[in-house]
Parts: sequence; structure tokens; C-alpha cells
Amino acid sequence: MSETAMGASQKDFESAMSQVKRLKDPGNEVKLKLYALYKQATEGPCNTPKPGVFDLINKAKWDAWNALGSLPKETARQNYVDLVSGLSSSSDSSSQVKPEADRKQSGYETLVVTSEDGITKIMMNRPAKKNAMTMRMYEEIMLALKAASKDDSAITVLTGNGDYYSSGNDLTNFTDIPSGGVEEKAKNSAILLRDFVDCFIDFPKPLIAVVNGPAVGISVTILGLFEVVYASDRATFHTPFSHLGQSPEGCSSYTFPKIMGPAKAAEMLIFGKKLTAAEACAQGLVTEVFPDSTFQKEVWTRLKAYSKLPPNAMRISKQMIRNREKEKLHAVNAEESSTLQERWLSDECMNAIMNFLTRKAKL
Ligand SMILES: CCCCCC/C=C/C(=O)SCCNC(=O)CCNC(=O)[C@H](O)C(C)(C)COP(=O)(O)OP(=O)(O)OC[C@H]1O[C@@H](n2cnc3c(N)ncnc32)[C@H](O)[C@@H]1OP(=O)(O)O
Repeated sequence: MSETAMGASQKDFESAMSQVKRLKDPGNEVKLKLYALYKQATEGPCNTPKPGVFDLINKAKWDAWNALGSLPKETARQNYVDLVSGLSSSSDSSSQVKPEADRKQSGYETLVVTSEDGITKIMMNRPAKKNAMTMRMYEEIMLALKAASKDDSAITVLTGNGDYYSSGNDLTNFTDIPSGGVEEKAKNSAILLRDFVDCFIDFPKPLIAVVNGPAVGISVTILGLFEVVYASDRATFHTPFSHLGQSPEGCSSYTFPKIMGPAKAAEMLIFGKKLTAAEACAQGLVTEVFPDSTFQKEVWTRLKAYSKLPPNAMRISKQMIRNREKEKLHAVNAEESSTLQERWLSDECMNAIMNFLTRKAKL
């Protein structure tokens, strides 16, 4: 029997649990429902003594769980996933871009998002930290992509503010350890990584990277999921995974060998060879390189012309190309994320991060 016929899978359930953390506060009534369904799905029918009448919060939680009676675990899991999915889509639609709200969209802490001339531009905005990607930035990029997939722009652009495109994962992400320890941190990070890359795999419109400067780590690997990559001649492309005790992500273990051949991909992904923009272009990762002095002017003139093409035709063509690969890309993403979950717990990785944080090592 397929997973769909059996109801929500464990992966759907875990993904819903991680989505809940990113939702706006849904109110106490919904939180109680989520709590009850979670307990039922993981422990079965209510099995704890009823709290005293003055223990108001625990009594409300107990009542909600107890009210589910003998609801089977699988049904509770499915109901939990459905409830979270309903909450996510209503919070997505509330953040959907309204045409009259063009120009700068507020509410992002790590990004500047603008919508103009048929182009939604998502700009990473931590220039003092070389646009290193914090947990917050991953979540905001996902939100911005979801909004862009529904707004009336024809194309979407990812770029960076300042001298870097992005220095990749913010290495201080690994210092915020939850009560469940490093194992829980690694598990949550792997779920976030998989969700993040899934958003790029599934993005329905043409996606363009405007690489304004050096790019490192995950900001490079996801380029294989873009339709077009324009780079300044100041940009470099570096995936130092072995140096960091880590392994490839962003589907690069599949897209890079396809794009540049297995040997060139191995030089980047295994040996951490840094490519110039010209080399990345010769190897097919970059579409075109522009002199830094005229980069912004030339690229935006080109993109404005593209954004005037019929948007539905562009979207359909993109989806025809992507749909042939989607299932494979999702499988690669899942495998890369779970491999990294293990890597993050290795001594090799922990030492590399400690070295960066104590400034003993830079790329
Ligand atoms: C949910 C988790 C998903 C994880 C997915 C897996 C992703 C993997 C990767 O992306 S691997 C790549 C990780 N990135 C790095 O290893 C880069 C580390 N940074 C550097 O080596 C250097 O900072 C540099 C070469 C990018 C730039 O060097 P330089 O020009 O000398 O500038 P500074 O080092 O002084 O940087 C200025 C300022 O920014 C901070 N910073 C830069 N990059 C990062 C980063 N990746 N993480 C955290 N902080 C970063 C740097 O510490 C400086 O801060 P300060 O001014 O000292 O407060």
C-alpha cells in the first residue's frame, strides 16, 4: 500500500512539527488541538492521571487529549498534518503580495524583498556578516519564495547585499543547542535544510541568481536548481565541505556532476576547489559573467526585458523541464539532509566549526 493510502508518513508528521514552530501564534484553542493530536499520534489514548482543578493549563491539555478517546494513532497523525497544512496555507495567504503593496515588503529581518517591473527580488541582507545564512534567514527565504510563487511577478531573483553574495551557512547556527542536545539540533537542522531545498525544487516560476560577489557553501550548491545564474567577474564559487567535515547539500551531489561532469564536480565537492566566475561559467554552473563595473546595470536591463515575456508560457516551460526531475531531486535532497545530520555529529565537523568560531581557521 502507498504511504498516501496509509495516511501521513512519519516524514510528513516530522515536517509538520517543524512547520508549527515557524507559524504565527495560532491561539490557545488551536494549540490545544495540536497538543492533543500530537500526544495521541505519539503515545495513543490519554494515559496520565487527571490534573487537579487548580492546575488549569495541564487540565486543559489533559481534557483536550482525553477528548480524543480511542482515536487511532495513524488518524491522529493525519489530522495533525492536515491541521498544520491548513494553518500554513492561511498564514501564507496573509503574507501573499498584493499588487498595490509593490516595492519593498516589510516584515523581513534578514532580507530585503521588493516586487517591481514583474520581478520579485529577494536580497540577502546581512552584509556585515557576508550574508551568512542564519536559521531565521532560511525561514525567511522560504516565506519569500512562497509569497513570490503566488504574486503577480513573472520571474524571481535571489541576490546579496554588499561585497558578498553569501558566505553560506552561518557557522554560529551550531552554537544554539536545544535541551535535547546536539542530536536534537542535528535532527532539526536536517529537517529545516530539507524543507529549504524543497522550496527551490518546487518553485514554479523562473528563478535567477544574481551573484554579486563570492559565494560559499549552500549558496553555491542550490545554484544547480536555478534556471539562470548571472555572475560578476568578482564572484567566486567555493564548496569547502571536506574542510568542514561536512558533505554536499542543495542536490549538488546530483546536479553538479550532471552540469559539469563527475571529475569537475569532484574537484569542487570533495576537494573544495574554489572556482573563479569565468571557470564556473566554462563548467556550466554560471550562465554568463559580466564585468563588476557594469554588472548591476547590464543584468537588470536583461532581466527587465525577460520579465515582459508572457508569464504563463515561461512558468509552463519551466515546469515541463523541472517535472522530469522533481522526484529524483526530492529523493537526493532527503538523502543529502540525512547524511548531513550524521556528519554534524562527527568530530571532524565539530572541530572545524570550533576552529572557525575561535578564529583559527578561515577559508
Ligand atoms: C539548517 C542548516 C543548514 C546547513 C546547510 C549546510 C551548509 C553548509 C555550508 O554552507 S558550508 C559553508 C560555511 N561557510 C563558511 O565556512 C565560511 C566561513 N567564513 C569565512 O571563512 C570568512 O568569513 C570569509 C572567507 C567568508 C570572509 O572572510 P573575510 O573577508 O576575512 O571576512 P570576515 O571573516 O572578517 O567576515 C566578516 C564577519 O562575518 C562573519 N562571517 C562570515 N561568514 C560567516 C559564516 N559563514 N558564519 C558565521 N559568521 C560568518 C565573520 O565571523 C565576521 O564577523 P565579525 O565581524 O568577526 O563579528
